[in-house]
Amino acid sequence: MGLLSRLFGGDGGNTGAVKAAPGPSNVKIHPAVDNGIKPAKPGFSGGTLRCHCKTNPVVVKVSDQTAHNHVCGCTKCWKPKGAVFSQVAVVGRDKVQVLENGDKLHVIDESAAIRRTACRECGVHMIGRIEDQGHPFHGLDFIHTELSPDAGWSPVEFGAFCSSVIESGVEPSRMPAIRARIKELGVEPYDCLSPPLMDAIATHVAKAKGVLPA
Ligand SMILES: N[C@@H](CCC(=O)N[C@@H](CS)C(=O)NCC(=O)O)C(=O)O
Ligand SMILES: [Zn+2]
Repeated sequence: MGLLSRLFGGDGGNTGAVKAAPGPSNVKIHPAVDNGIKPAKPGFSGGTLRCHCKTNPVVVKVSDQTAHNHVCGCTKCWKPKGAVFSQVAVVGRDKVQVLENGDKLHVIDESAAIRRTACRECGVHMIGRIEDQGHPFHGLDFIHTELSPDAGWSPVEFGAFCSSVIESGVEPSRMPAIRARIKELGVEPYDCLSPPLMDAIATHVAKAKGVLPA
């Protein structure tokens, strides 16, 4: 993924090493990871996303592998019913195309950095787009690969905004077990984004301020 490599270096995290098998813990994080994190399929180059409407679903074509897939505990990211975390990844915005029923999409919060578009009927978020050209992640769309019937998307690589699940009503005393479960799945729990993404944001800010060469 050219854009991601330029922004963050490396392969965008697409190699998808097999994660540790889940242990006995019964803490639920998200249905896509609760039975173990599945690796990417080598050469996987995208698929389609569908909202939950039984008739006339919104269909979005994604013509690339995703990167930086993660579970996010923030209150803003869409979660399937009953899930404590969202599962969300990024892909270049030029690789994302609404194929069907785009008239059902609406931006849920125009003021957010990530302009999340949801289906008006089922409420599922389809594309989170950064419109601010000065934003460190401009050029990337946020998508939920669980909306795709295709297998092989890049695997969850970390847990983000873990402490934020408390803002959705999770009892704070559950946090050690939640973090332990994320570690047991083979990835690190963070209370913001992963260190590489936080470094990418800080680098962008430093270049914009001129304290690092552009
Ligand atoms: N504690 C806040 C955190 C929200 C937050 O900062 N979310 C992150 C991760 S998705 C973000 O980048 N938000 C930007 C946005 O929503 O536009 C919450 O749970 O609502
Ligand atoms: Zn989030």
